[in-house]
Amino acid sequence: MVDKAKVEQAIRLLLEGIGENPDREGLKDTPDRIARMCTEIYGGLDEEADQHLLKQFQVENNEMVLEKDITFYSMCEHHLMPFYGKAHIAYIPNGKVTGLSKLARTVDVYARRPQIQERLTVQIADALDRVLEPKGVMVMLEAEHTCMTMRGIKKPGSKTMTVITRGEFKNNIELQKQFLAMVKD
Ligand SMILES: Nc1nc2c(ncn2[C@@H]2O[C@H](COP(=O)(O)OP(=O)(O)OP(=O)(O)O)[C@@H](O)[C@H]2O)c(=O)[nH]1
Ligand SMILES: [Zn+2]
Repeated sequence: MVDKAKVEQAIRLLLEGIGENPDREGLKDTPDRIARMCTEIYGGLDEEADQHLLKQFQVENNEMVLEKDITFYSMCEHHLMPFYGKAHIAYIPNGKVTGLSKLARTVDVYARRPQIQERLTVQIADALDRVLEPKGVMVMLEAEHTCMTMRGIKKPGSKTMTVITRGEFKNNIELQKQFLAMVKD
């Protein structure tokens, strides 16, 4: 649960710290705005994806399901700057599938936390594995980290790719190729 009073206090101090006047017209509501924003962008801290993924349907056809180009925004935990991009999620069902929107909800739950991209990728794969008990899972994230593009090393256009494979995807190169071909199309 975000402690709004604490966040407001912190932002006031931050503004003072950078030599600004937190009481000037343009900044006087900023601590409140940021506190409200924090409940949105860090709202995933109070949630797990399980509740969403439990919306399930029985199936007889256990062919791969792929949801691609799921846009996400997260905050890098080292600099508290945004990283954002696309998530691609595939799984091979084992008698049950979840609602399609629930895959995107899963991404949001774990993206709306202070994160590193590697952990975000693992948490998405873990949630699918845990709740759907599928035959296999593959998750790929591609993102731009603003801590690498607008500050520091400043490499605009650079992208970070992370991949996790579980179950049948783990050692099956053909399945992995199929995933990559479908993501590329
Ligand atoms: N592995 C990983 N590293 C990340 C992620 N987001 C940011 N980083 C890196 O975290 C590192 C933090 O490095 P530090 O040396 O502690 O911080 P810094 O002095 O601000 O480093 P620079 O970014 O190189 O200026 C940097 O190399 C970032 O690029 C992420 O999602 N995964
Ligand atoms: Zn960063």
